[in-house]
Amino acid sequence: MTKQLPPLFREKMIDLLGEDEFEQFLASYDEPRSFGLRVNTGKVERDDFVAKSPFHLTAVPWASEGFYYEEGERPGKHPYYHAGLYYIQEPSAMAPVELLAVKPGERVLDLCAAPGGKSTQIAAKLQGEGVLVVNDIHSDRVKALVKNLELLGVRNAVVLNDKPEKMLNVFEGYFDKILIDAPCSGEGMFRKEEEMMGQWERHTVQEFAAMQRELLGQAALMLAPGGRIVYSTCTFSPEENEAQIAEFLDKHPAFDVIPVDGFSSGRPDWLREPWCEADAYSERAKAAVAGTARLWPHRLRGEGHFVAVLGLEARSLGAGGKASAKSSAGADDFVSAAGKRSGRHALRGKGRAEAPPSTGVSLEPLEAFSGELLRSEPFAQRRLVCYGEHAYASPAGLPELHGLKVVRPGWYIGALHRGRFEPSHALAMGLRLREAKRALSLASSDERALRYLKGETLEVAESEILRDPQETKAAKGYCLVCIDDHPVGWGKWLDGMLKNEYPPGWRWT
Ligand SMILES: C[S@@+](CC[C@H](N)C(=O)[O-])C[C@H]1O[C@@H](n2cnc3c(N)ncnc32)[C@H](O)[C@@H]1O
Repeated sequence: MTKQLPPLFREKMIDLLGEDEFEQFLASYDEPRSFGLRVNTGKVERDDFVAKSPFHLTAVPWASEGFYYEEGERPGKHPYYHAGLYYIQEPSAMAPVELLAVKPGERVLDLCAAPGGKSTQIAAKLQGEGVLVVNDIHSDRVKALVKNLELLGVRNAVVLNDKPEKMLNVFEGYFDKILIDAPCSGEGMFRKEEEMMGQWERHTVQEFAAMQRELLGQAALMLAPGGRIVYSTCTFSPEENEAQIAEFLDKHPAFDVIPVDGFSSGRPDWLREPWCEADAYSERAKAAVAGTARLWPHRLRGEGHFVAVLGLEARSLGAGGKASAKSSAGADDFVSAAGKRSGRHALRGKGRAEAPPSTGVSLEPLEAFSGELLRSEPFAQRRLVCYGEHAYASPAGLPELHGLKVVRPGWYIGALHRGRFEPSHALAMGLRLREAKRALSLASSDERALRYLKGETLEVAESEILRDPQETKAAKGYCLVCIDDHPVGWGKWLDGMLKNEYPPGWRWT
Protein backbone atom coordinates (compact mmCIF):
# COMPACT_ATOMS: atom_id res chain seq x y z
CA MET A 1 0.00 0.00 0.00
CA THR A 2 2.67 2.53 1.01
CA LYS A 3 4.46 1.95 -2.32
CA GLN A 4 1.48 3.30 -4.21
CA LEU A 5 1.34 6.69 -2.50
CA PRO A 6 1.69 9.39 -5.17
CA PRO A 7 5.41 10.39 -5.20
CA LEU A 8 4.62 14.11 -5.01
CA PHE A 9 2.41 13.53 -1.99
CA ARG A 10 5.21 11.56 -0.29
CA GLU A 11 7.73 14.32 -0.89
CA LYS A 12 5.37 16.97 0.37
CA MET A 13 4.53 15.07 3.56
CA ILE A 14 8.25 14.48 4.27
CA ASP A 15 8.85 18.20 3.91
CA LEU A 16 5.93 19.06 6.21
CA LEU A 17 6.23 16.38 8.88
CA GLY A 18 9.99 15.80 8.86
CA GLU A 19 11.59 12.35 8.33
CA ASP A 20 10.81 10.93 11.79
CA GLU A 21 7.14 11.78 11.94
CA PHE A 22 6.72 10.91 8.27
CA GLU A 23 7.85 7.34 9.10
CA GLN A 24 5.09 7.07 11.73
CA PHE A 25 2.58 8.58 9.31
CA LEU A 26 3.62 6.12 6.60
CA ALA A 27 3.41 3.16 8.97
CA SER A 28 -0.27 4.05 9.65
CA TYR A 29 -1.09 3.08 6.03
CA ASP A 30 -0.20 -0.53 6.87
CA GLU A 31 -2.32 -0.54 10.02
CA PRO A 32 -5.84 -2.01 9.79
CA ARG A 33 -8.58 0.50 9.10
CA SER A 34 -10.90 1.68 11.88
CA PHE A 35 -14.60 1.01 11.38
CA GLY A 36 -17.17 3.28 12.97
CA LEU A 37 -20.86 3.69 13.50
CA ARG A 38 -22.79 6.50 15.13
CA VAL A 39 -25.94 5.82 17.11
CA ASN A 40 -28.91 7.78 15.78
CA THR A 41 -30.17 9.39 18.97
CA GLY A 42 -33.05 10.80 16.94
CA LYS A 43 -34.47 7.26 17.20
CA VAL A 44 -32.86 5.46 20.09
CA GLU A 45 -31.06 6.46 23.28
CA ARG A 46 -27.32 5.83 23.11
CA ASP A 47 -27.25 3.52 26.12
CA ASP A 48 -30.36 1.61 25.04
CA PHE A 49 -28.65 0.90 21.73
CA VAL A 50 -25.44 -0.18 23.41
CA ALA A 51 -27.43 -2.55 25.62
CA LYS A 52 -29.09 -4.28 22.67
CA SER A 53 -26.34 -3.93 20.07
CA PRO A 54 -25.15 -7.21 18.55
CA PHE A 55 -21.77 -5.57 17.74
CA HIS A 56 -18.58 -5.27 19.78
CA LEU A 57 -18.51 -1.54 20.40
CA THR A 58 -15.78 0.71 21.80
CA ALA A 59 -16.46 4.42 22.30
CA VAL A 60 -14.90 6.95 19.91
CA PRO A 61 -13.31 9.42 22.37
CA TRP A 62 -14.33 12.60 20.53
CA ALA A 63 -17.91 11.71 19.53
CA SER A 64 -20.58 11.21 22.19
CA GLU A 65 -22.59 8.79 20.03
CA GLY A 66 -19.71 7.29 18.05
CA PHE A 67 -18.34 3.75 18.34
CA TYR A 68 -15.73 1.56 16.71
CA TYR A 69 -17.00 -1.85 15.66
CA GLU A 70 -14.78 -4.75 14.80
CA GLU A 71 -13.57 -5.80 11.36
CA GLY A 72 -15.75 -8.60 10.01
CA GLU A 73 -18.92 -7.33 11.72
CA ARG A 74 -21.47 -6.15 9.19
CA PRO A 75 -23.70 -3.47 10.67
CA GLY A 76 -25.07 -2.73 7.20
CA LYS A 77 -26.60 -6.22 7.24
CA HIS A 78 -28.77 -6.01 10.33
CA PRO A 79 -32.46 -5.13 10.77
CA TYR A 80 -31.41 -2.22 13.04
CA TYR A 81 -29.67 -0.66 10.05
CA HIS A 82 -33.01 -0.78 8.19
CA ALA A 83 -34.65 0.81 11.22
CA GLY A 84 -32.17 3.71 10.99
CA LEU A 85 -30.74 3.17 14.46
CA TYR A 86 -27.20 4.08 13.36
CA TYR A 87 -25.14 5.51 10.53
CA ILE A 88 -21.92 3.83 9.43
CA GLN A 89 -19.33 6.61 9.58
CA GLU A 90 -15.56 6.88 9.57
CA PRO A 91 -14.61 7.87 13.16
CA SER A 92 -12.59 11.02 12.44
CA ALA A 93 -15.48 12.29 10.26
CA MET A 94 -17.56 12.44 13.46
CA ALA A 95 -15.47 15.29 14.90
CA PRO A 96 -16.69 18.33 12.88
CA VAL A 97 -20.33 18.08 13.98
CA GLU A 98 -19.31 17.56 17.61
CA LEU A 99 -17.42 20.85 17.34
CA LEU A 100 -20.36 22.60 15.70
CA ALA A 101 -22.07 22.38 19.13
CA VAL A 102 -25.60 22.21 17.73
CA LYS A 103 -28.48 22.68 20.17
CA PRO A 104 -32.14 21.71 19.66
CA GLY A 105 -34.12 24.55 18.07
CA GLU A 106 -31.23 26.11 16.14
CA ARG A 107 -31.11 26.90 12.42
CA VAL A 108 -28.31 24.85 10.90
CA LEU A 109 -26.92 24.64 7.37
CA ASP A 110 -24.89 21.74 6.01
CA LEU A 111 -23.59 23.36 2.84
CA CYS A 112 -21.82 20.40 1.18
CA ALA A 113 -23.91 17.63 2.59
CA ALA A 114 -24.06 14.51 0.40
CA PRO A 115 -24.27 11.64 1.19
CA GLY A 116 -25.40 12.95 4.58
CA GLY A 117 -23.12 11.44 7.23
CA LYS A 118 -22.74 14.75 8.98
CA SER A 119 -26.28 15.97 8.16
CA THR A 120 -27.77 13.00 9.99
CA GLN A 121 -25.43 13.68 12.91
CA ILE A 122 -26.62 17.31 13.04
CA ALA A 123 -30.23 16.11 12.83
CA ALA A 124 -29.73 13.87 15.86
CA LYS A 125 -28.32 16.83 17.80
CA LEU A 126 -31.34 18.97 16.84
CA GLN A 127 -33.72 16.28 18.16
CA GLY A 128 -36.37 17.28 15.60
CA GLU A 129 -36.46 20.92 16.77
CA GLY A 130 -35.29 23.86 14.66
CA VAL A 131 -34.39 23.95 10.98
CA LEU A 132 -31.83 21.84 9.16
CA VAL A 133 -31.05 22.95 5.59
CA VAL A 134 -28.83 20.55 3.69
CA ASN A 135 -27.42 21.26 0.26
CA ASP A 136 -25.21 19.63 -2.31
CA ILE A 137 -24.37 20.89 -5.75
CA HIS A 138 -24.30 17.43 -7.40
CA SER A 139 -27.77 16.11 -8.10
CA ASP A 140 -26.65 12.46 -8.33
CA ARG A 141 -25.17 12.68 -4.83
CA VAL A 142 -28.34 14.33 -3.48
CA LYS A 143 -30.26 11.06 -4.04
CA ALA A 144 -28.14 9.30 -1.42
CA LEU A 145 -28.50 12.31 0.88
CA VAL A 146 -32.31 12.13 0.69
CA LYS A 147 -32.30 8.38 1.31
CA ASN A 148 -30.05 8.66 4.36
CA LEU A 149 -32.16 11.44 5.88
CA GLU A 150 -35.27 9.32 5.34
CA LEU A 151 -33.63 6.16 6.71
CA LEU A 152 -32.62 7.99 9.87
CA GLY A 153 -36.12 9.43 10.26
CA VAL A 154 -35.20 13.12 10.04
CA ARG A 155 -38.31 15.32 10.23
CA ASN A 156 -36.98 18.86 10.02
CA ALA A 157 -34.63 18.80 7.03
CA VAL A 158 -34.96 20.81 3.83
CA VAL A 159 -32.90 19.40 0.97
CA LEU A 160 -31.52 21.73 -1.69
CA ASN A 161 -29.49 21.07 -4.82
CA ASP A 162 -28.16 24.49 -5.67
CA LYS A 163 -25.19 26.77 -5.91
CA PRO A 164 -24.35 28.42 -2.59
CA GLU A 165 -24.32 31.86 -4.23
CA LYS A 166 -28.02 31.44 -5.06
CA MET A 167 -28.78 30.46 -1.48
CA LEU A 168 -27.56 33.87 -0.31
CA ASN A 169 -30.71 35.48 -1.74
CA VAL A 170 -32.83 33.49 0.70
CA PHE A 171 -30.62 32.81 3.69
CA GLU A 172 -28.54 35.94 4.28
CA GLY A 173 -27.76 36.15 8.02
CA TYR A 174 -30.18 33.29 8.79
CA PHE A 175 -28.21 30.40 10.32
CA ASP A 176 -26.94 29.90 13.87
CA LYS A 177 -24.53 27.19 12.76
CA ILE A 178 -23.01 26.28 9.38
CA LEU A 179 -20.98 23.23 8.48
CA ILE A 180 -18.72 23.39 5.42
CA ASP A 181 -17.44 19.86 4.94
CA ALA A 182 -15.59 21.01 1.90
CA PRO A 183 -14.81 19.18 -1.32
CA CYS A 184 -11.08 18.49 -1.02
CA SER A 185 -8.17 16.51 -2.42
CA GLY A 186 -9.04 13.65 -0.03
CA GLU A 187 -5.53 12.75 1.15
CA GLY A 188 -7.10 11.33 4.32
CA MET A 189 -9.05 8.84 2.21
CA PHE A 190 -6.07 7.04 0.66
CA ARG A 191 -6.21 4.13 3.12
CA LYS A 192 -9.98 3.70 2.97
CA GLU A 193 -10.44 4.25 -0.77
CA GLU A 194 -7.30 3.63 -2.80
CA GLU A 195 -8.83 5.12 -5.96
CA MET A 196 -8.59 8.53 -4.24
CA MET A 197 -4.86 8.40 -4.99
CA GLY A 198 -5.54 8.38 -8.73
CA GLN A 199 -7.95 11.28 -8.35
CA TRP A 200 -5.36 13.22 -6.30
CA GLU A 201 -2.97 13.06 -9.21
CA ARG A 202 -5.56 14.34 -11.66
CA HIS A 203 -6.85 17.26 -9.55
CA THR A 204 -4.63 19.95 -8.20
CA VAL A 205 -4.78 21.03 -4.61
CA GLN A 206 -5.13 24.58 -5.99
CA GLU A 207 -8.38 23.66 -7.75
CA PHE A 208 -9.93 22.62 -4.45
CA ALA A 209 -8.42 25.58 -2.61
CA ALA A 210 -10.25 27.95 -4.98
CA MET A 211 -13.59 26.19 -4.34
CA GLN A 212 -13.04 26.19 -0.59
CA ARG A 213 -12.25 29.92 -0.53
CA GLU A 214 -15.52 30.62 -2.29
CA LEU A 215 -17.56 28.34 -0.01
CA LEU A 216 -16.14 29.97 3.11
CA GLY A 217 -16.99 33.46 1.82
CA GLN A 218 -20.53 32.42 0.91
CA ALA A 219 -21.15 30.68 4.22
CA ALA A 220 -20.01 33.78 6.14
CA LEU A 221 -22.84 35.77 4.51
CA MET A 222 -25.45 33.26 5.66
CA LEU A 223 -24.39 33.24 9.31
CA ALA A 224 -26.26 35.15 12.03
CA PRO A 225 -24.34 37.32 14.53
CA GLY A 226 -22.90 35.20 17.33
CA GLY A 227 -23.04 32.14 15.04
CA ARG A 228 -20.44 29.50 14.35
CA ILE A 229 -19.00 27.95 11.18
CA VAL A 230 -17.16 24.65 11.24
CA TYR A 231 -14.89 24.14 8.25
CA SER A 232 -13.58 20.63 7.73
CA THR A 233 -11.69 18.60 5.15
CA CYS A 234 -10.38 15.05 4.97
CA THR A 235 -7.06 16.18 3.53
CA PHE A 236 -3.67 17.15 4.95
CA SER A 237 -2.46 19.92 2.63
CA PRO A 238 -1.95 23.31 4.35
CA GLU A 239 -3.24 25.08 1.22
CA GLU A 240 -6.70 23.55 1.83
CA ASN A 241 -6.58 23.90 5.60
CA GLU A 242 -4.54 26.47 7.57
CA ALA A 243 -4.15 28.76 4.54
CA GLN A 244 -7.92 28.81 3.94
CA ILE A 245 -8.58 29.78 7.52
CA ALA A 246 -5.83 32.41 7.69
CA GLU A 247 -7.03 34.03 4.46
CA PHE A 248 -10.64 33.93 5.68
CA LEU A 249 -9.73 35.63 8.97
CA ASP A 250 -7.91 38.40 7.16
CA LYS A 251 -10.93 39.04 4.94
CA HIS A 252 -13.45 38.74 7.80
CA PRO A 253 -12.25 40.61 10.88
CA ALA A 254 -15.51 39.94 12.78
CA PHE A 255 -14.60 36.23 12.88
CA ASP A 256 -12.13 34.47 15.11
CA VAL A 257 -10.99 30.88 15.57
CA ILE A 258 -12.55 29.18 18.59
CA PRO A 259 -9.66 26.98 19.73
CA VAL A 260 -10.20 23.22 19.68
CA ASP A 261 -8.79 21.06 22.47
CA GLY A 262 -8.05 17.37 22.49
CA PHE A 263 -6.46 16.99 19.04
CA SER A 264 -3.12 17.92 17.45
CA SER A 265 -2.98 21.65 16.70
CA GLY A 266 -3.17 23.28 13.30
CA ARG A 267 0.21 24.28 11.90
CA PRO A 268 0.90 28.02 11.46
CA ASP A 269 4.49 27.03 10.63
CA TRP A 270 3.22 25.37 7.43
CA LEU A 271 2.07 28.73 6.05
CA ARG A 272 5.32 28.95 4.14
CA GLU A 273 6.92 28.40 0.73
CA PRO A 274 6.62 26.37 -1.42
CA TRP A 275 3.10 25.41 -0.25
CA CYS A 276 1.72 28.78 0.83
CA GLU A 277 2.79 32.39 0.45
CA ALA A 278 4.70 33.11 3.63
CA ASP A 279 3.91 36.85 3.72
CA ALA A 280 0.30 36.63 2.69
CA TYR A 281 -1.27 36.51 6.18
CA SER A 282 -1.46 38.81 9.18
CA GLU A 283 0.13 37.88 12.51
CA ARG A 284 -3.39 37.63 14.03
CA ALA A 285 -4.42 35.07 11.40
CA LYS A 286 -1.23 33.03 11.70
CA ALA A 287 -1.54 32.85 15.47
CA ALA A 288 -5.22 31.92 15.27
CA VAL A 289 -4.74 28.86 13.05
CA ALA A 290 -2.87 27.18 15.91
CA GLY A 291 -6.36 26.80 17.42
CA THR A 292 -7.57 24.60 14.55
CA ALA A 293 -7.40 20.81 14.85
CA ARG A 294 -5.64 18.09 12.92
CA LEU A 295 -6.71 14.49 13.29
CA TRP A 296 -3.76 12.35 12.20
CA PRO A 297 -4.05 8.64 11.35
CA HIS A 298 -0.78 7.94 13.19
CA ARG A 299 -1.93 9.67 16.38
CA LEU A 300 -5.50 8.41 16.78
CA ARG A 301 -7.86 5.70 15.49
CA GLY A 302 -9.27 7.40 12.38
CA GLU A 303 -8.39 8.20 8.78
CA GLY A 304 -7.60 11.88 9.29
CA HIS A 305 -9.37 15.24 9.19
CA PHE A 306 -8.82 18.95 9.58
CA VAL A 307 -11.34 21.01 11.55
CA ALA A 308 -11.55 24.76 12.19
CA VAL A 309 -14.23 26.37 14.35
CA LEU A 310 -14.95 29.98 13.38
CA GLY A 311 -17.04 32.22 15.62
CA LEU A 312 -18.72 35.44 14.46
CA GLU A 313 -18.94 38.27 16.99
CA ALA A 314 -22.37 38.52 18.60
CA ARG A 315 -22.46 42.30 18.19
CA SER A 316 -21.62 42.04 14.50
CA LEU A 317 -24.33 43.00 12.02
CA GLY A 318 -23.60 39.65 10.42
CA ALA A 319 -21.14 39.17 7.62
CA GLY A 320 -23.97 39.95 5.19
CA GLY A 321 -24.98 43.08 7.06
CA LYS A 322 -28.53 41.86 7.74
CA ALA A 323 -29.92 40.47 10.95
CA SER A 324 -31.98 37.57 9.57
CA ALA A 325 -33.75 36.15 6.54
CA LYS A 326 -37.45 36.64 5.92
CA SER A 327 -39.72 33.94 7.36
CA SER A 328 -42.28 32.26 5.14
CA ALA A 329 -45.80 33.64 5.10
CA GLY A 330 -48.55 31.82 6.95
CA ALA A 331 -48.90 30.02 10.21
CA ASP A 332 -46.07 27.89 11.51
CA ASP A 333 -48.26 25.00 12.46
CA PHE A 334 -49.95 22.30 10.38
CA VAL A 335 -52.05 24.26 7.86
CA SER A 336 -54.04 23.44 4.75
CA ALA A 337 -52.96 24.72 1.37
CA ALA A 338 -55.53 26.96 -0.35
CA GLY A 339 -56.03 28.34 -3.87
CA LYS A 340 -55.34 26.75 -7.25
CA ARG A 341 -53.61 23.47 -7.83
CA SER A 342 -50.61 23.58 -10.16
CA GLY A 343 -51.11 20.04 -11.44
CA ARG A 344 -47.34 19.52 -11.77
CA HIS A 345 -45.93 16.42 -10.22
CA ALA A 346 -43.16 16.43 -7.69
CA LEU A 347 -40.27 14.04 -8.36
CA ARG A 348 -40.69 11.81 -5.36
CA GLY A 349 -37.77 9.68 -4.28
CA LYS A 350 -35.57 10.63 -7.21
CA GLY A 351 -33.49 13.28 -5.50
CA ARG A 352 -34.39 15.77 -8.25
CA ALA A 353 -35.61 19.30 -7.84
CA GLU A 354 -39.30 19.90 -7.13
CA ALA A 355 -41.76 21.98 -9.14
CA PRO A 356 -42.92 25.14 -7.30
CA PRO A 357 -45.37 24.63 -4.41
CA SER A 358 -48.98 24.17 -5.41
CA THR A 359 -52.04 25.34 -3.55
CA GLY A 360 -55.65 24.24 -3.45
CA VAL A 361 -54.97 20.53 -3.02
CA SER A 362 -57.70 18.96 -0.91
CA LEU A 363 -56.14 17.68 2.26
CA GLU A 364 -59.18 15.71 3.35
CA PRO A 365 -57.71 12.28 2.58
CA LEU A 366 -54.56 13.15 4.54
CA GLU A 367 -56.62 14.42 7.45
CA ALA A 368 -58.68 11.22 7.39
CA PHE A 369 -55.50 9.13 7.37
CA SER A 370 -54.02 11.15 10.25
CA GLY A 371 -57.20 10.81 12.27
CA GLU A 372 -57.30 7.05 11.76
CA LEU A 373 -53.58 6.18 12.03
CA LEU A 374 -51.71 8.90 13.85
CA ARG A 375 -51.80 10.77 17.06
CA SER A 376 -51.60 14.55 16.37
CA GLU A 377 -48.06 15.05 17.68
CA PRO A 378 -45.97 14.28 14.54
CA PHE A 379 -46.98 17.41 12.62
CA ALA A 380 -47.06 19.83 15.52
CA GLN A 381 -45.00 22.99 14.92
CA ARG A 382 -44.70 22.28 11.20
CA ARG A 383 -46.27 23.81 8.13
CA LEU A 384 -47.84 21.71 5.41
CA VAL A 385 -46.82 22.42 1.83
CA CYS A 386 -47.95 20.59 -1.29
CA TYR A 387 -45.78 20.32 -4.38
CA GLY A 388 -47.99 18.84 -7.08
CA GLU A 389 -49.75 15.95 -5.36
CA HIS A 390 -47.01 15.48 -2.77
CA ALA A 391 -47.36 16.75 0.79
CA TYR A 392 -44.47 17.81 3.04
CA ALA A 393 -44.26 19.07 6.60
CA SER A 394 -41.85 22.02 6.51
CA PRO A 395 -39.97 23.16 9.60
CA ALA A 396 -41.37 26.27 11.28
CA GLY A 397 -39.60 29.56 10.57
CA LEU A 398 -38.27 28.54 7.17
CA PRO A 399 -37.89 31.45 4.72
CA GLU A 400 -39.61 31.31 1.33
CA LEU A 401 -37.45 29.18 -0.94
CA HIS A 402 -38.17 31.14 -4.13
CA GLY A 403 -35.71 30.56 -6.93
CA LEU A 404 -33.93 27.61 -5.31
CA LYS A 405 -33.79 24.00 -6.49
CA VAL A 406 -35.75 22.39 -3.69
CA VAL A 407 -35.53 18.60 -3.57
CA ARG A 408 -37.36 18.22 -0.25
CA PRO A 409 -39.10 21.23 1.34
CA GLY A 410 -39.41 19.23 4.57
CA TRP A 411 -40.47 15.82 5.84
CA TYR A 412 -42.16 13.97 2.98
CA ILE A 413 -45.57 12.88 4.26
CA GLY A 414 -47.10 11.21 1.21
CA ALA A 415 -49.10 11.60 -2.00
CA LEU A 416 -52.63 12.88 -2.44
CA HIS A 417 -53.84 11.02 -5.46
CA ARG A 418 -57.38 10.76 -6.85
CA GLY A 419 -59.02 11.43 -3.52
CA ARG A 420 -56.77 8.99 -1.64
CA PHE A 421 -53.73 9.49 0.54
CA GLU A 422 -50.71 7.20 0.23
CA PRO A 423 -48.35 7.61 3.17
CA SER A 424 -44.67 7.82 2.26
CA HIS A 425 -41.93 5.53 3.49
CA ALA A 426 -40.28 8.68 4.91
CA LEU A 427 -43.37 9.22 7.08
CA ALA A 428 -43.10 5.72 8.53
CA MET A 429 -39.36 6.13 9.16
CA GLY A 430 -39.86 9.47 10.91
CA LEU A 431 -42.59 8.21 13.24
CA ARG A 432 -42.24 6.64 16.67
CA LEU A 433 -44.22 3.56 17.62
CA ARG A 434 -46.12 5.61 20.23
CA GLU A 435 -47.30 8.02 17.52
CA ALA A 436 -49.15 5.33 15.54
CA LYS A 437 -52.63 4.22 16.43
CA ARG A 438 -52.14 0.92 14.55
CA ALA A 439 -48.82 -0.92 14.55
CA LEU A 440 -47.15 -4.30 14.42
CA SER A 441 -43.92 -4.76 16.35
CA LEU A 442 -41.95 -7.83 15.34
CA ALA A 443 -39.04 -9.04 17.44
CA SER A 444 -35.76 -8.99 15.50
CA SER A 445 -35.52 -12.71 16.30
CA ASP A 446 -38.91 -13.34 14.59
CA GLU A 447 -38.21 -14.76 11.11
CA ARG A 448 -41.00 -12.50 9.78
CA ALA A 449 -38.83 -9.42 10.50
CA LEU A 450 -36.35 -10.35 7.78
CA ARG A 451 -39.14 -11.54 5.48
CA TYR A 452 -40.77 -8.11 5.84
CA LEU A 453 -37.50 -6.41 4.88
CA LYS A 454 -37.30 -8.70 1.84
CA GLY A 455 -40.72 -7.50 0.70
CA GLU A 456 -42.74 -10.64 1.47
CA THR A 457 -46.39 -10.81 2.51
CA LEU A 458 -46.70 -11.98 6.14
CA GLU A 459 -49.23 -13.93 8.13
CA VAL A 460 -50.21 -11.75 11.08
CA ALA A 461 -53.03 -12.49 13.54
CA GLU A 462 -55.34 -9.58 14.36
CA SER A 463 -54.38 -9.96 18.02
CA GLU A 464 -50.77 -9.01 17.12
CA ILE A 465 -51.81 -5.57 15.86
CA LEU A 466 -51.17 -2.94 18.54
CA ARG A 467 -54.07 -0.52 18.88
CA ASP A 468 -55.74 1.85 21.31
CA PRO A 469 -57.51 -0.29 23.93
CA GLN A 470 -60.81 1.53 23.24
CA GLU A 471 -60.63 0.81 19.46
CA THR A 472 -63.52 -1.42 18.43
CA LYS A 473 -63.25 -1.44 14.61
CA ALA A 474 -61.41 -4.25 12.78
CA ALA A 475 -57.64 -3.70 12.35
CA LYS A 476 -58.02 -3.50 8.56
CA GLY A 477 -55.78 -1.09 6.58
CA TYR A 478 -52.42 0.63 7.01
CA CYS A 479 -50.30 -0.41 9.93
CA LEU A 480 -46.86 0.85 11.03
CA VAL A 481 -44.44 -2.09 10.96
CA CYS A 482 -41.69 -2.03 13.58
CA ILE A 483 -38.78 -4.27 14.52
CA ASP A 484 -38.11 -4.33 18.27
CA ASP A 485 -40.44 -1.30 18.48
CA HIS A 486 -38.52 0.74 15.84
CA PRO A 487 -40.49 1.63 12.67
CA VAL A 488 -39.24 0.15 9.40
CA GLY A 489 -42.17 0.81 7.04
CA TRP A 490 -45.85 0.33 6.26
CA GLY A 491 -47.96 -2.75 5.77
CA LYS A 492 -51.66 -3.19 5.00
CA TRP A 493 -53.47 -5.69 7.16
CA LEU A 494 -56.53 -7.64 6.04
CA ASP A 495 -57.91 -10.99 7.26
CA GLY A 496 -54.75 -12.33 8.87
CA MET A 497 -52.39 -11.21 6.09
CA LEU A 498 -50.05 -8.20 6.05
CA LYS A 499 -49.51 -6.86 2.55
CA ASN A 500 -45.95 -5.55 2.33
CA GLU A 501 -45.46 -1.84 1.54
CA TYR A 502 -41.66 -1.85 1.99
CA PRO A 503 -40.26 0.05 -1.04
CA PRO A 504 -38.41 -2.13 -3.59
CA GLY A 505 -35.28 0.05 -3.56
CA TRP A 506 -34.89 -0.40 0.21
CA ARG A 507 -35.27 -4.18 0.41
CA TRP A 508 -32.90 -6.61 2.06
CA THR A 509 -30.92 -8.43 -0.64
C1 LIG B 1 -16.59 15.87 1.56
S1 LIG B 1 -18.02 15.71 0.65
C2 LIG B 1 -19.27 15.90 1.86
C3 LIG B 1 -19.50 14.69 2.74
C4 LIG B 1 -20.67 14.87 3.67
N1 LIG B 1 -20.54 16.07 4.46
C5 LIG B 1 -20.88 13.70 4.59
O1 LIG B 1 -20.48 13.76 5.75
O2 LIG B 1 -21.50 12.71 4.16
C6 LIG B 1 -18.11 17.22 -0.20
C7 LIG B 1 -19.39 17.45 -0.97
O3 LIG B 1 -19.36 18.77 -1.49
C8 LIG B 1 -20.12 18.79 -2.68
N2 LIG B 1 -19.77 20.04 -3.37
C9 LIG B 1 -18.74 20.30 -4.19
N3 LIG B 1 -18.76 21.58 -4.58
C10 LIG B 1 -19.83 22.16 -3.98
C11 LIG B 1 -20.39 23.46 -3.99
N4 LIG B 1 -19.85 24.46 -4.68
N5 LIG B 1 -21.51 23.69 -3.28
C12 LIG B 1 -22.09 22.70 -2.57
N6 LIG B 1 -21.61 21.43 -2.54
C13 LIG B 1 -20.48 21.18 -3.22
C14 LIG B 1 -19.74 17.50 -3.35
O4 LIG B 1 -20.74 17.09 -4.27
C15 LIG B 1 -19.59 16.54 -2.17
O5 LIG B 1 -20.77 15.79 -2.00
